[in-house]
Amino acid sequence: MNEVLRIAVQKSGRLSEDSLNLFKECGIKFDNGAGKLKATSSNFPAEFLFLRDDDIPGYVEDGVADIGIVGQNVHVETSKHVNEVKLLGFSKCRLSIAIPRSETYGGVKELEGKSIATSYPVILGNFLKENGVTAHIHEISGSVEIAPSIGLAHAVCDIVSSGGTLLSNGLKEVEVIFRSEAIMIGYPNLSPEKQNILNQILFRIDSVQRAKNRKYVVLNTKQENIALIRQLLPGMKAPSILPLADEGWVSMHSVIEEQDFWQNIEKLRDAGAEGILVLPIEKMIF
Ligand SMILES: Nc1ncnc2c1ncn2[C@@H]1O[C@H](COP(=O)(O)OP(=O)(O)OP(=O)(O)O)[C@@H](O)[C@H]1O
Ligand SMILES: O=P(O)(O)OC[C@H]1O[C@H](OP(=O)(O)OP(=O)(O)O)[C@H](O)[C@@H]1O
Ligand SMILES: [Mg+2]
Repeated sequence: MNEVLRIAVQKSGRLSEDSLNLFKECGIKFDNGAGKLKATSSNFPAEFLFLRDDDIPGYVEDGVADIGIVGQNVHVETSKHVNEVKLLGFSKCRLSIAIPRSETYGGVKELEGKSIATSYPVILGNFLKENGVTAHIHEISGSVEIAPSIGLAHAVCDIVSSGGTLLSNGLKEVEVIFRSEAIMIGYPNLSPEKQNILNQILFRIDSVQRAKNRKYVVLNTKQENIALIRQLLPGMKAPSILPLADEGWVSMHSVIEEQDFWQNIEKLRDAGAEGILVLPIEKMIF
């Protein structure tokens, strides 16, 4: 039988775009047109399910989906029996406790006896327990930041990224209780065929991610500068050196970490590098 890997991604929200791009950058084609809840790839043995993020860990635990992408916050909150396959580095945010801006805050003990509105009762409950605080957790499923202003709770515990939502609701962040990014989770008992398909995807993701952090650098210099410039281009391997039509001049090519490039740019110019080109790399296969 020809096995297909079932992949659960968020239908629409903060994870959707980066999740879909991850697979598209891996060359996996599929149609995710508006209103579509399921799509089969035209060039890879994969099928996509477009779901509410909260439901994804349950589907993966049951094996209805083979892998899924959720925030670590949802993975930990739902506490389903799934494998943690890979951290993905996008949708970074934190789960924080916030109180009205006008109030003072002297530490976690001040939450004793208070009510806190949240969509994350498990993570919040663990935090309060670890800190020996007893508070009333008021579970609501969305628009949590409104709770203090309508008298529903004293404080909130919700996702924060820029802090803009807290600010526009008159709240201030007082405790960061969890840091999160997107994670790929997987069904623990995949068949060997499905594991093989997943391995192919992971190999492609690694190639794409590796390429994202690196640049292809091309520069021209006089032959006598080669040794000095080589020290400033800590590439994967020795740089390629090609002669130019002008006598005594060469072109040097290397792959370097973007961070190293910015640190070394001035030194490269001082060492005699000219016409420096920095090019993006789409994929890097080892
Ligand atoms: N402002 C943000 N910046 C970065 N990441 C975020 C932000 N808000 C949420 N996230 C992350 O993205 C995940 C999905 O957020 P989103 O707001 O789309 O969820 P949702 O409203 O519960 O969606 P759904 O309709 O699928 O249930 C969160 O669980 C969190 O991990
Ligand atoms: O700190 P900020 O950058 O303001 O981001 C935090 C907000 O982002 C998320 O909501 P989102 O905007 O995704 O809407 P939602 O509540 O409908 O999920 C989250 O629930 C916070 O409310
Ligand atoms: Mg949700």
